[in-house]
Amino acid sequence: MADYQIINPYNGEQIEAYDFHTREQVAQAVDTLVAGRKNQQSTPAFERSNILLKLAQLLQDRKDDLARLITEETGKTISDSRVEIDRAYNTALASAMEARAINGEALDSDAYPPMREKVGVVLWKPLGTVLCITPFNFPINIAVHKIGPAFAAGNTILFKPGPQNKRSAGLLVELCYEAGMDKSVLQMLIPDIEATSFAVSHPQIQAINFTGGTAAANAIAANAGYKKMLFELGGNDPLIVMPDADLDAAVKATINQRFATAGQRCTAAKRLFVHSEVFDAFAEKLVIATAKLKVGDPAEDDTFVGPLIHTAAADEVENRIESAVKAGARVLFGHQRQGNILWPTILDNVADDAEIVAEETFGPVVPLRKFDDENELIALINNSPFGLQAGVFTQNLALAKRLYNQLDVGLLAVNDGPGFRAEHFPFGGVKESGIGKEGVRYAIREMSYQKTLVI
Ligand SMILES: NC(=O)c1ccc[n+]([C@@H]2O[C@H](COP(=O)([O-])OP(=O)(O)OC[C@H]3O[C@@H](n4cnc5c(N)ncnc54)[C@H](O)[C@@H]3O)[C@@H](O)[C@H]2O)c1
Ligand SMILES: O=CCS(=O)(=O)O
Repeated sequence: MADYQIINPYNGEQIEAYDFHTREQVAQAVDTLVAGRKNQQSTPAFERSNILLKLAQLLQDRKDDLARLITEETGKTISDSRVEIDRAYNTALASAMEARAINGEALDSDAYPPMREKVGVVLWKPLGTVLCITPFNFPINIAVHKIGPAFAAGNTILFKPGPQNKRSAGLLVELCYEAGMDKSVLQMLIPDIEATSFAVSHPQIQAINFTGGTAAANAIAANAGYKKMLFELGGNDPLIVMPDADLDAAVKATINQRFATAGQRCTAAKRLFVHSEVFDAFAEKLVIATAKLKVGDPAEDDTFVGPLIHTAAADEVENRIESAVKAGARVLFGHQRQGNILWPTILDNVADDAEIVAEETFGPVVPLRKFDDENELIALINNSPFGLQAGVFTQNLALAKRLYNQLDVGLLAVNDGPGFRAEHFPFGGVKESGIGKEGVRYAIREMSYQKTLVI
C-alpha cells in the first residue's frame, strides 16, 4: 500500500496514491541544489526577472488546468481556484519586477567621528538554499509567494508542498522549468515528516520559508537551529462592524472572506464583532445573503461553498459548532452537513471562551459577537494568541486610527475585511501568527542578507 492517497474531498474518490520521498532523496536533492548555487550566481538579475515573467505568462496560459487540479485536490470551488491563479500571476509578475530592483544603499563613514573617509556599499545577497514548505489551502499562490522571491533573490530552492497538492504543485514546478529555472535550482519533494525534519535541520539549508499551522511551526523551530525563518501561521482575524458602517458592504465582505474556500483561509473573517446598534439589522442581512449561496459540487461554476479538506477537518468544525450550541449559542443559519460539506453557519450568543472562537476554526462558521464599548472590543480582539489581520467597517477615520494603533495585527483594512491581501503589500502578523514578512519585495529581503563593501 502506498504511503499517501490523494482523495477528492467532495466525492471521496482516490485521485492518486504515492510513496513519500526518502531521506536519501532529500540528501540527494540538497546536494543538487548546493551545486546549483553556482548556476544561480552566474544568472544575472535581469535573466532571473525574465524567467519569472515567463512563469507569470505560463500561469496565465495554464490557468484552467491549474484551477481544475486545485479543485480536485482540495475541494476549493472552481471560481475560487481561478482567483487563486490570477493572484499567483500577480505574485510571479511582482517577483519579476522586484528581481530587477533589489537595490542596496551607500553609507558615508564620516557621519560619526573619527573621520575615516570611507564609503560602505551595502548590497543584498542570496542566503544559499531555501526550504519552502506550503499548506494545502492555497497550493499555487502560496508556493509562488515562496519560489518567486527566493528565486528573484538568487537562491536555490527545495520546495515541499502539502501532500494533498502533489499534482497542482507538480504542474507549477514543470512551469517553472519551462520558464527557464534549472533543475539544479529548484527541486520539489514530498517526504514524510521525519524526512522533512531531516531537510529542516540539514546544514546546507540556510532558510526555512514556511506557511502552515502552529504545531508544524513549533516542530520546525525546534529542529532548525540557526537558520533564517520566515513563518506565516494561523490567524483568528476579526471583522468589526460599527454603527455607521455600510452594512451591505460589511455583509458582502463577511461572505467573501468567511465562506469562500469553506472558511479555510488564514486571513478569513473568523470573528465578527458587531456594534449593538446595528447587530439585528446586520444579522438579518447576513442570513438573507447567506441563504442565497450555492453549496455543493466545487467543480460547478456557481458553487460558493464546497467541502472541507477531509473528514477529520469537517468533524472538528462540526464538533466545535455542537459544543458551542450545547453551551448556549443560537444557530441563525446553517449547521447542516453532507459528507465533508458543512453549510455556511451563522451563530449568535457564543461564549467568548468557546473553542469555536477562542481557537482558529478552519471552516465556514461566523460567530457574531455583540459589543458596545471600544475598549472592551480592543481587549477582546487582542485576547488571542494570534495577530494576523483585522478589518473594520466605519466612516470614522479617527476610530480607524485608534484601532490601527491598538490592535495587535499586521494589517488593518478599513471598509474591508481582514482577508484583504494585495500580493505586493507586506503580509504577516504578530504573536503566534508568524515571524517575518511575505509580500514580494519584503520576502526577497527575508531570503537575502546584507553584505557590505567598504572602500
Ligand atoms: N499566514 C498564512 O499566510 C497562512 C496561509 C495559509 C495557511 N495558513 C495556516 O496553515 C494551516 C492550515 O494548513 P495545513 O493544515 O496544511 O497546515 P500544516 O501545518 O498541517 O501543514 C503545512 C505544511 O507543513 C508540513 N508539515 C507538517 N508538520 C511538519 C513538521 N513537523 N515539520 C515540517 N513540515 C511539516 C505539511 O506537510 C505541509 O506541507 C492553518 O493554521 C492556517 O492558518 C497560514
Ligand atoms: O490562507 C491564506 C492565504 S491568503 O489568501 O491570505 O494569501
